[in-house]
Amino acid sequence: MPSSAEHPLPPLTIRVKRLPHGEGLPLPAYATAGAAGMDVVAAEELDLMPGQRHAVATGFAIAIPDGYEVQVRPRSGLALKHGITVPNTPGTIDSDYRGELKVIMINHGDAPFPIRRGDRIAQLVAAPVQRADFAEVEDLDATERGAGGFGSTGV
Ligand SMILES: O=c1ccn([C@H]2C[C@H](O)[C@@H](COP(=O)(O)OP(=O)(O)OP(=O)(O)O)O2)c(=O)[nH]1
Repeated sequence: MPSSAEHPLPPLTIRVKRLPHGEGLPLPAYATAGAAGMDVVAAEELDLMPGQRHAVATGFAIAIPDGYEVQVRPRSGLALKHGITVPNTPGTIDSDYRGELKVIMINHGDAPFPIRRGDRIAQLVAAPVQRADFAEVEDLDATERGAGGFGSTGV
């Protein structure tokens, strides 16, 4: 098994454009050699009130290569300690999106949560996208599961 420092796949290069309000902030980066997600920091300040949602500015825009996406995921520490999460997780950044990347955050906790410029608020995971076509048919092949779902196999 390769160690995490010898990742088997070459890195994907994503072009990034810093926006004026992103000046001076670190770009998304992996915290450890084996981290799946790049920590992304806030480019604005607010106190997120209990129950409040906000699309937090990151101060940059990206151009993802065709065939890939970037997923916006919560940080488990913020979720566990403060109830702060990403309601649309995994947020989808399309390869043709050129606007500012924003992190939608919600406060499920019971106290206001301060977001300060430079705070690590979420993580970004780059992933390949399998596109699909639908082929319309009259009948689908039979399976053991059939139409059973939503707990049909028991607890
Ligand atoms: O957490 C997110 C989710 C999305 N986006 C941006 C990038 C994405 O490419 C675009 C559209 O996202 P999505 O397809 O999820 O939004 P939609 O509600 O379907 O809107 P649209 O009609 O613009 O596609 O918004 C973000 O910056 N952060």
